[in-house]
Amino acid sequence: MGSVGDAEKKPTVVFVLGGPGSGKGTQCANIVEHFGYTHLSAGDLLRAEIKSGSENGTMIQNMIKEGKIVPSEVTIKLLQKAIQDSGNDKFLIDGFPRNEENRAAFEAVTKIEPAFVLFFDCPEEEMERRILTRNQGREDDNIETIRKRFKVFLESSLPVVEYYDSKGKVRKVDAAKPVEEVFETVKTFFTPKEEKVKHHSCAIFRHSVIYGDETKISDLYLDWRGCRARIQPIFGK
Ligand SMILES: Nc1ncnc2c1ncn2[C@@H]1O[C@H](COP(=O)(O)OP(=O)(O)O)[C@@H](O)[C@H]1O
Ligand SMILES: Nc1ccn([C@@H]2O[C@H](COP(=O)(O)OP(=O)(O)O)[C@@H](O)[C@H]2O)c(=O)n1
Ligand SMILES: [Mg+2]
Repeated sequence: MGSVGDAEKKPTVVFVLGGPGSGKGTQCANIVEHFGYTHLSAGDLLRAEIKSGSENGTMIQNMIKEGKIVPSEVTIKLLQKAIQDSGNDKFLIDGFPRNEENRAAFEAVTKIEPAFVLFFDCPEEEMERRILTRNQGREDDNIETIRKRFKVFLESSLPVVEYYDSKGKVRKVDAAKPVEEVFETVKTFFTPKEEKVKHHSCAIFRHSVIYGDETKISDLYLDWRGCRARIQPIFGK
């Protein structure tokens, strides 16, 4: 199998960013269910790498405990492998790129540009509350590490969001709302635009033609894209 980046057709990638506890993992699960993406959490991949007993395990564990960002080389290799093993062609990459080094290295290695960046905007006090009640047994979900992670988010991760914003790629969501409300907004970014146009602009004309003692009725659909018409017979003979 060719490596990611030199494959004939590049996969669709959506970066999912936001502070720790903003709800990235929660919303990714909803997107997977409704839109058929594969969810790749950089944090989950790094935690699995620690568990696997890899030679990088201790280094990764120490960095996570300190809320620091693991060197891109390690994280990108894990992402590439997960992409290749998935059999899918569309991915939510959650919690990556977390700094400028992550972003530039991913672009250089894979040549993949994200379709867009989904950004969960949430106040720090709400994120803190959520992390402290998350109960996933994570070594970095303690107040001391949380403070460090917030600092890294502000100093290193937000500039990445700003970079993509300057390219018009950021889709920002108010993540402080309840899960279902956040997902209502998220959904709008994954619904193809053409579908939306069709729903709002289609005009239907019912049309009947009398041939002797027979009447044929058709529905004529007109949409904005050049007034192309589709005749759908609904009644014959
Ligand atoms: N919109 C929300 N409102 C309240 N709690 C939420 C919301 N979204 C997620 N949570 C909860 O907050 C915690 C952190 O969510 P998670 O998806 O793990 O965030 P992240 O991946 O951004 O760190 C989890 O316990 C989750 O159930
Ligand atoms: N691109 C990334 C993503 C996560 N990580 C590390 O993994 C930790 C947990 O990331 P995560 O995405 O699972 O955390 P949440 O934002 O979901 O709470 C981060 O604090 C970093 O130490 C990293 O080094 N590089
Ligand atoms: Mg997460």
